[in-house]
Amino acid sequence: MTRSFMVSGKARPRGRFPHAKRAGDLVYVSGTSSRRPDNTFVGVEVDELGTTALDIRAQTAAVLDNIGDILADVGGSLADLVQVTAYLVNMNDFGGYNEVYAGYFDESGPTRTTVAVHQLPHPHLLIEIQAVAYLPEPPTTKEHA
Ligand SMILES: N/C(=C\C=C\C(=O)O)C(=O)O
Repeated sequence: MTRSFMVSGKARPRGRFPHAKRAGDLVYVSGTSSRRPDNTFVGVEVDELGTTALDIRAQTAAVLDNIGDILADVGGSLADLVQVTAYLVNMNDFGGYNEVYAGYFDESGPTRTTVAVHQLPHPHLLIEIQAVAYLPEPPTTKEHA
């Protein structure tokens, strides 16, 4: 049996898909960005001239925090992650991303794959992460006759 999760208080998915989906003991988290519930982004500053400053460190932290919030709604946390795929638009951001990532996980954390992609769903996004958590379902209690 599967179960989909739409998490209140988080940015709404920009399409018809859930924040997360449980399939047995695994919980799959949809690709997540640094987007806030009001559709602004952490790690993005635009001045009055339109000059845009994008911060990979701030975006990475916000993405991981957003995934942590989604997992909390399903009854888990970042500590339950077993696999992470990170999508960067520029591998020059790898250092900053990797540095922040190391503040969240060490070698006992999830397996990880990092790739560069041509674009993400908004031009201000530098990073999006998709993840899988191992969260065993609590045993169902059976009533005895
Ligand atoms: N996961 C997708 C987009 C996520 C965007 C966001 O969190 O801001 C998708 O379109 O598949």
